[in-house]
Amino acid sequence: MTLLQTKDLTVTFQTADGPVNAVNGVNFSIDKGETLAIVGESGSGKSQTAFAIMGLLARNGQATGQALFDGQDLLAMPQKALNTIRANDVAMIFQDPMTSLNPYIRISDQMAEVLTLHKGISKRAAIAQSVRMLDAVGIPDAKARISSYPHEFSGGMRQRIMIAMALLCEPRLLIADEPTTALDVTVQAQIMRVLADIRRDFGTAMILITHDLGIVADACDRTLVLYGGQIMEEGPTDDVFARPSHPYTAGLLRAVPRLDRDDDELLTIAGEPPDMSRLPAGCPFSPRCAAVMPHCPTVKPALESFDGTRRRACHLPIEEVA
Ligand SMILES: Nc1ncnc2c1ncn2[C@@H]1O[C@H](COP(=O)(O)OP(=O)(O)OP(=O)(O)O)[C@@H](O)[C@H]1O
Repeated sequence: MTLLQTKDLTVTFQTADGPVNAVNGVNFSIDKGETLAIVGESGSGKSQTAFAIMGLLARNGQATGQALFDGQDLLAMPQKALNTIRANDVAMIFQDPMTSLNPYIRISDQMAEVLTLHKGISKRAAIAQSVRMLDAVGIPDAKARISSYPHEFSGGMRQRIMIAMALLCEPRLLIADEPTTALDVTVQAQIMRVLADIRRDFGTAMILITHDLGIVADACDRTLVLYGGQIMEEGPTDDVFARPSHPYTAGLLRAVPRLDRDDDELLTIAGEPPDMSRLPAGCPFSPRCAAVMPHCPTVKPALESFDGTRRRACHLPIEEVA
């Protein structure tokens, strides 16, 4: 059932100030048709984890470890084989649709090219399939509007088009990197609904990368919390949200706005995200942790399994304090 599995995934960037350790030994897996959220503050290594899997790291970046897709290591694959998998099996969408859409080319031509190139079908069939996909993501009057240029659509509509384009070749895994961050709240909810529909209708597995825990609760089966490029906690979303085990997860959850609580109670986590070129030898969260113990900065907590379905890396998990 496992579709993707990372083994000891690390990403290091060489910079003039020395190496930046963006991702540090990350192990996770996602099953066919499953939805996994990767959450954490800005700079925690979420995007670089995805870029490493997709072979999209910047030139000064190097990934080690393994990313097994259907058992094949994407990190060790010749470029041509990786291109084939990226064209057919794994797709990625980004925060800003304009990074994927060419402003000078009509949507019809951009979408059709994906299919004529990768599936070898005629342009007429490719356009018909593209219209169907635009329909599926809720573009009104898709048949007429497919001949428009990207700028003729609103931000939310462009994001829908990008999702449609990513799904054209019916990938088995869709990686969505902050897909709603640039949109207002109502449009965010619409895009999340589109992603849920896609999953229901096509059975696509999904990795949702976000700093916004508010959109994760209903959308994802499991949640993985990253900090300093390391997994702090992972488990079924309902369990992680109802009973966070790691103090960092609890802090992230306290910072999510909720209707049933006073805004005064909205607490951000004190302190700054870590400098990824100077991470402590022990727990990366220890400099900001209210429950820090003397050995936390120097001794790295193991990522332990508990409750059968959960994992966490903490010397003093919340449930052991209570
Ligand atoms: N080309 C690069 N050279 C050096 N450091 C880099 C490079 N690209 C990313 N980084 C660093 O890698 C770390 C992880 O970045 P990443 O983009 O994965 O964070 P993120 O959790 O996705 O945050 P955000 O939500 O802000 O994108 C950051 O400290 C970032 O500065």
